[in-house]
Amino acid sequence: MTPALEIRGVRFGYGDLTAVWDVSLTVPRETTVALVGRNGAGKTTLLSGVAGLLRCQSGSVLLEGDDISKLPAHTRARRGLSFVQEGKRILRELTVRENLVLGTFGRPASRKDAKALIDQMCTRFPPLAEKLEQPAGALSGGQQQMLAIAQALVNRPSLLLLDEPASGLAPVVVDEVLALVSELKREGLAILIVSEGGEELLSGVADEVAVIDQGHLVLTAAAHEVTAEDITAAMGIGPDSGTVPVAR
Ligand SMILES: Nc1ncnc2c1ncn2[C@@H]1O[C@H](COP(=O)(O)OP(=O)(O)OP(=O)(O)O)[C@@H](O)[C@H]1O
Repeated sequence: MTPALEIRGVRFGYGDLTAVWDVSLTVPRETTVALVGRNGAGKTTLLSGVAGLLRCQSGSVLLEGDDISKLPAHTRARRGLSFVQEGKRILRELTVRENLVLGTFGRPASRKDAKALIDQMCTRFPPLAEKLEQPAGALSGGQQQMLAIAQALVNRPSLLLLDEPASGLAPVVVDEVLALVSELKREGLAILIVSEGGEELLSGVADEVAVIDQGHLVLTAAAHEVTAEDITAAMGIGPDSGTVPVAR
C-alpha cells in the first residue's frame, strides 16, 4: 500500500546552512513514527520542510504517493497534511471556536460541514466545548495543546505532524496527549511525532522510531526491536554526558 508519507533524500536548511542532510524516512498508513534526537539535531527542521515551510534543497516528499515537494504549505494542508508546531500555535486573542473555524480553512468545507467538524471536536475534547466562546489564551497549557491538535484535526488530515506535543506540560497532561495520539492512530491516522526524550516509546505509542543526529538519520527501527540504550547511543548521548537518557 502506498505509504502516507515518503521522504526521499531531502535536504532542508536556512540560507547557506543545511540542517537536515539526505534524510529518507517512510511513515506507513495507520502508523506512528517517533522522530527523536538531541537539541538542535534537526527534528523541527525536518517537520517544517515536510510541511512546506522550508524549501526542499534536494530530494522529494511524497504524500500518499504524490510528490508535494514543490507545493506551498497551504496546498499541502489542503491535500491532508496537518502540522502542529511546537509551542501551541493558537491565536490567544481569538475564542476557542474561532481558532477551530480557522482550522477548517485549510481544506475548504461548507459552513454545515465546518460546524459538524467543530461539534465533533467539542465531543472529543469536552474542556474545549465548555470554553468555546472564551479567548483561547484563557485555556490551561494542556488545553491549549488540545486546541492546537483539534485545530489540526478539523483539517481532516491523512498525515499529522506533531512537534514535541508534550513539551512543557505537566506529566498528567503528557499522558492525556499521548493517549490521544494512540487513539488517533487507532482511528487510522498516520503520525510523525517529534520528541526530544522518549515519552512516546515509554507509553508504547510509537510503532517505529527514527533517530536523527546532527541532521543525519542514524537509526530507524520498529519500536519493539530497539532498546532505550540503542536509541540513546544513536542520539550520541553517552552515559556520562549529563543528558537525560531515553527511558522505556
Ligand atoms: N530559523 C533558523 N535559522 C537558522 N538556523 C536555524 C533555524 N532554526 C534552526 N536552526 C538550526 O538548525 C539546526 C537544527 O535545528 P532544529 O530546530 O531543527 O533542531 P531540533 O532537533 O528540532 O531541536 P530542538 O529540540 O531544540 O527543537 C540547529 O543547528 C539550529 O541552530
